[in-house]
Amino acid sequence: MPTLDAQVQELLASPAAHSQSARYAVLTAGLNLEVHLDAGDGKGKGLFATKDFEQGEIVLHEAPLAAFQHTNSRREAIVCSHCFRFVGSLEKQVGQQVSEAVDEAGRCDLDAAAPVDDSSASEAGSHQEALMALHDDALKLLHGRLTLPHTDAVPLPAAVPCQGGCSGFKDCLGDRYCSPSCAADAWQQYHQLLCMGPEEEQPECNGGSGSGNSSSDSGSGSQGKSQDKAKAPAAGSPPLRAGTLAGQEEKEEARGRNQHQSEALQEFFWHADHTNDIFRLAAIVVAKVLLAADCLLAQQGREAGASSSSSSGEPDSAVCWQALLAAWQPFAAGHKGPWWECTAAPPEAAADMRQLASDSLGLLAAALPPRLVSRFPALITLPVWGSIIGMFELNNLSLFVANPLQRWLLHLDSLPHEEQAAAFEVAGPFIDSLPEELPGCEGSGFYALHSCCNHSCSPNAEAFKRDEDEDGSAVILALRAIKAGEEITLSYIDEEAQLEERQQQLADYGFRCACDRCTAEELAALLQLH
Ligand SMILES: C[S@@+](CC[C@H](N)C(=O)[O-])C[C@H]1O[C@@H](n2cnc3c(N)ncnc32)[C@H](O)[C@@H]1O
Repeated sequence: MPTLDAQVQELLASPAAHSQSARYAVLTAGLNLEVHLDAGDGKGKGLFATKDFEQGEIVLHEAPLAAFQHTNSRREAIVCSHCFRFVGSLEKQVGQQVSEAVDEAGRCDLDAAAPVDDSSASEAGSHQEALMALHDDALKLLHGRLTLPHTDAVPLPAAVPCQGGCSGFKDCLGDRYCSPSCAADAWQQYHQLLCMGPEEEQPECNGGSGSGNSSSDSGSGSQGKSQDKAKAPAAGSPPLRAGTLAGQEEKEEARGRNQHQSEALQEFFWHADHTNDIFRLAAIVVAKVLLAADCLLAQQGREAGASSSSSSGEPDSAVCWQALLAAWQPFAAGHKGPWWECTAAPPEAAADMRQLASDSLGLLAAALPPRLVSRFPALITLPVWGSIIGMFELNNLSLFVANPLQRWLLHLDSLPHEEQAAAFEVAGPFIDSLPEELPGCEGSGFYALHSCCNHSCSPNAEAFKRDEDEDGSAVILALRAIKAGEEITLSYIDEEAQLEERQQQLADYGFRCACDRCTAEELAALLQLH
């Protein structure tokens, strides 16, 4: 049985070539793609076409291994917390947008100390008044007591509540789903360890107020980067009310948690939302691996009777370790180094990042069931936690799902004049108060095959969402004809940028690009010098 250190080293080691090949063969089966473990030029592995693709053809359509919606986006886009499809009704989505705008107008009202000229002051004042007048109707929309015309043109699945009850937590900050199967999958795979439960059971907390940053990925629709690499830990911690509400302990116990763990979970989320919400995604990975390992143990226990258990009835630690190794496999090939080492961060920032990660892990560890922590201790260590976050830094894709209100507005525009006028009579004030750019669901995800795509400054493919792509899956389209045997490449950065700027941006991914375009431009620059 390896020591804890040896276990950590094994989790962080690159999986053996034969096991990687076997795993990628399963993942690419039937896809006209294959993963080469050595794509050449020191790039590591890469994704290759096994058939000719035409320009505009879909090369890959892939669901995430782990993904999340940024905290700020949760206030603006009500989506399934598992597959990120918009849920509820268009009325709910409008109600959410309008009530956010009303809240914002209220905040501006309070802040209105800055002197402004008379005309802009009165214009802003009348806009605010118009918004305030919609306050009650926005609530009616949110609670299904008011309908809008032609919303049946864009039907949305009804929201299925979280079985742990967190759908009622801080309004839009709890989780809800588009179907019973998404709700059940999320619960079984990770959410049972991360569920906050109903709001009324929670100790009071100023966390989750939405004021936290979202470490959004690059909006390029390609490789994403956490923007908040090393924000200082937020001053103080969330104020917690010590009081225990009637029946709370029993309910927490049903979720396998005590009051202390519940508070720790709350603090973990608060810390993530005020520093770098990518920690939320890392927690999903940890929860997934813990639950998968535990499930394997249970299965083995059933098959082997009690023979692999110690006298306490606990499974043998060697058996637990093997289960952890197996459960870690989906993520084993994705990570390349700890977060604070795998980017081009200067040493002081790297030290801050390490401390931030350590604080975050401490809070998460206190929130997890001790039974799981003691069965699988190697997973709950700083090197592994740092590697999971580093994996996102280098591999993640920005997750985006367009707001369905856009389709409703297009539908209204397409109506015959009289019908349109009648619709605007009712819906006009709401439509006028919608933001010019309707916010989609924004998040970040780790995708097993997409994360094998290497960068090129003149890529042959791009991550792109079509109108019909209504969930958080990654979609990769051919930018030009791609021949069988060619590597699928994406641009991780703005490829319009000049050579030096491109290279600077790519330094964050830990490499200097030597694609044909960079090589040609470097040569041209050299020739100009001489
Ligand atoms: C999303 S991963 C791509 C898959 C990666 N090759 C692997 O083995 O997992 C991004 C990493 O691949 C490597 N990479 C991607 N494009 C590259 C390029 N054009 N030149 C050198 N290395 C590259 C870098 O190490 C980068 O951090």
